[in-house]
Amino acid sequence: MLPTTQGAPTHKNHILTSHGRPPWYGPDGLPIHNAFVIGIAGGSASGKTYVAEKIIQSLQSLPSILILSQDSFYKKHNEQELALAFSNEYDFDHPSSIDMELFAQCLKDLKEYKQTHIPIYSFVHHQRLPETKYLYGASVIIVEGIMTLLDPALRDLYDLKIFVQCDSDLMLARRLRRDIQQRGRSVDDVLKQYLRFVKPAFDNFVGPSAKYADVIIPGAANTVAIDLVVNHIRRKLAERHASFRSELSRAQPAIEQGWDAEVSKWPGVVLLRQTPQLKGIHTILRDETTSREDFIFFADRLATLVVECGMDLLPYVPHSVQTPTDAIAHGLKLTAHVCGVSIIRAGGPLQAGLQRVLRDVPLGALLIQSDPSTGEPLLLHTSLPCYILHREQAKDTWVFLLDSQIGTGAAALMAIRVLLDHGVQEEHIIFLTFLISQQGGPNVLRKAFPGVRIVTSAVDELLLMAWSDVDWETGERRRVWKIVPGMGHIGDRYYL
Ligand SMILES: Nc1ncnc2c1ncn2[C@@H]1O[C@H](COP(=O)(O)OP(=O)(O)O)[C@@H](O)[C@H]1O
Ligand SMILES: Nc1ccn([C@@H]2O[C@H](COP(=O)(O)O)[C@@H](O)[C@H]2O)c(=O)n1
Repeated sequence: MLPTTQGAPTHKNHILTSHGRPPWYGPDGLPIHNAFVIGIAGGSASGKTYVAEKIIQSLQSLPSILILSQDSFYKKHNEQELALAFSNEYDFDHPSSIDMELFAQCLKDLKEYKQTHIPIYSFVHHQRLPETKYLYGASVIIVEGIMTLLDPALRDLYDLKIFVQCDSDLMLARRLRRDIQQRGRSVDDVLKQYLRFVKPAFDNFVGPSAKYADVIIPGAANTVAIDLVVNHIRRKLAERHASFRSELSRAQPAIEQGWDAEVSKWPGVVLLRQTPQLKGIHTILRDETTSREDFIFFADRLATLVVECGMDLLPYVPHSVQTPTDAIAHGLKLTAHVCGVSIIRAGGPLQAGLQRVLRDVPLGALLIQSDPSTGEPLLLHTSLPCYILHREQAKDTWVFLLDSQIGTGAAALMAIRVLLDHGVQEEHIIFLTFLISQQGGPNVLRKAFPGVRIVTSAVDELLLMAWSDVDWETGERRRVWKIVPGMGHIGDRYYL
């Protein structure tokens, strides 16, 4: 029987705090920087986690931050090693106990803003658990652990290296309390392990790695040192600020590069056939006097038409069936994994349309909203369908990306970047929308991601800048862009 400690956590959490992630790529869709990575080393119970948490608290208003613990990367133990661990004979403080290769690979993925899956380790069971933890999207990553400055591959990934220097008596006292309270150990166990493994490892490996640190922080009374580090991080993050929504709104067709002036004639843009029926629906949706009930009814009809058109872009394979008249009919069958991801809220009407057409389609959502102070998009939440949550499967999956209109293209650019970061192929992304503008967004998207197809029911001529109503919280107005003649704010008209 594996031991348990009532109420005690079996593993450290990978804390992720998020206050919105500003663009990490340029108008061409390519990443402009990597995540900022801070490595924190120091003896066991020196205060590494404490320092990491204080940094997070001080950066509250800044982008999403993740703490990645070295403990997650303890190797999986066989029966013999487990027996040693439970009799307190296993050396968890030797560098060979950590899967440094996996550690560096996961950190590299996260630094490059790709999705990753990290192991979950249990101190109570001395074992890696069968499940893994999906991580994605941190702009700042704090890596902490006794051996985080030892490995050269890891060191190469840090933008800032910190060593927490703490008095050895204080470390032992803290460790005794923690291991008894949280890790299910006895006093004798802790002292035996400390004298046999922890102390020698500190003297031989951990302590000497301080020479790689950019900053040494004391293990107690360290508020001033932490403040200095936080100011440095703030400065570095401020240098990365990207601001280009206005630039996106001005994008015109690259006629000199052979692009037709009319967006609907570009390869990759599929405009629904402008039948009288479709024009009738558009007229009702464009009419400001249309009641909410009618708006919902006709938006739902339009969503079905757009989705049906997008379905033609999926791959089908020949498939023969026997008919009730005993004949063979040669037809087609959809074999691809298909899922839908809506940009909320305005992608909602199209999501309902997708569900009507493809029963049981896995769905996800991206919450992208404008930063009230800068007008730039912020990624506030990602919840992606299971097909995309593993790179191997993501590359074979087709994604319908859903939003009711593409204006500047800022939200669309961010959403596509998220899908690519997860390993979805550009050619497998089909953007379904009611309305695009001739200027702005579609030009940006075609240039940045020529493989992405856009299916739209209408193309309007203008994209105009306007000022929003006064924000009741900040008392300020912000710049907004409107497609003209357009249909107004489709999300508001559908949901409010
Ligand atoms: N500067 C500090 N002031 C007060 N308590 C601290 C300080 N640093 C660490 N501690 C306490 O010491 C214990 C061990 O710290 P922790 O950060 O978990 O160590 P580590 O992550 O290095 O193993 C915790 O209970 C923590 O609250
Ligand atoms: N099954 C395990 C694995 C590791 N340890 C000890 O944890 C220490 C590192 O964690 P800190 O939070 O203190 O940095 C390390 O010194 C190992 O001895 C363990 O006791 N059991």
